[in-house]
Amino acid sequence: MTTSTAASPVLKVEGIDAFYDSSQVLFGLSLFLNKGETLALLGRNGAGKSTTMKSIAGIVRGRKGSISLAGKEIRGQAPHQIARAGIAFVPEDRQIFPELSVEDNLLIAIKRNQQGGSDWTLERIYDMLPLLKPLRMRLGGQLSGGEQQMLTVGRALMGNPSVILLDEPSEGLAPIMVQKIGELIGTLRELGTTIVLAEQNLHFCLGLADHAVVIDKGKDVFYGTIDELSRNDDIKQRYLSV
Ligand SMILES: Nc1ncnc2c1ncn2[C@@H]1O[C@H](COP(=O)(O)OP(=O)(O)OP(=O)(O)O)[C@@H](O)[C@H]1O
Repeated sequence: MTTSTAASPVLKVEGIDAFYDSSQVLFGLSLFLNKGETLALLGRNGAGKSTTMKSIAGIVRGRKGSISLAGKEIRGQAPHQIARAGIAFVPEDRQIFPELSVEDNLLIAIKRNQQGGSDWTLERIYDMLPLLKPLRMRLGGQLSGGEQQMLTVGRALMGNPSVILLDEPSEGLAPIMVQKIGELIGTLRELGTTIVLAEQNLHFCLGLADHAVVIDKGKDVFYGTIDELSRNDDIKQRYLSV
């Protein structure tokens, strides 16, 4: 990591490792995220983006390093404790409840995460994701991939997280849905939501992210503003598929 950041980032990951059985996939990875900022996590297929997010969310446990949220250490906590502490993870495979309606998928999140009052309501979610409103009684399993992606983001918001981790939200979607997901992230950013956005596609992150971390073979190899990255041909050619 080459650049220092503001004094107290909301999320600070320092020198973590991660293993699947005995195979190591993260090697001393660090990143910083300031409140209200969108951080792009970029890297090729298999670079370690999902593992980084799963490590933050407590799904993959490492042996070293520190992960702190608003100054409190969360590394080693169980996923439900980390979710309760304010981190929402939207996985690549979406994981909505296929047998529940859109509305119940949303309501279940508020029940599970509500800690005395909630800023996000069904009404606000439907205002921001108007596409979901006419589908509110449809079963989750009957939605298209893009609709499911909208639903997972809505569900994450219902827990009023302080940080949202979005794992390749545009993956496998039709261009029109990719555009809608981009607009949604733009709106969330304007609302001051703090986001980590894992992506293979730098182009998708331009105009959406403030800073970027590039990961290669489980290590952070670049940290800077998204504009600095877009001008850095060497890093782009070496580590990104552009
Ligand atoms: N459950 C698992 N068991 C074993 N190895 C895994 C597992 N999940 C990921 N890996 C390996 O860990 C490395 C990092 O994978 P990861 O999914 O974090 O990368 P990624 O950057 O998110 O890639 P993608 O864009 O393909 O999702 C890869 O070598 C991958 O094969």
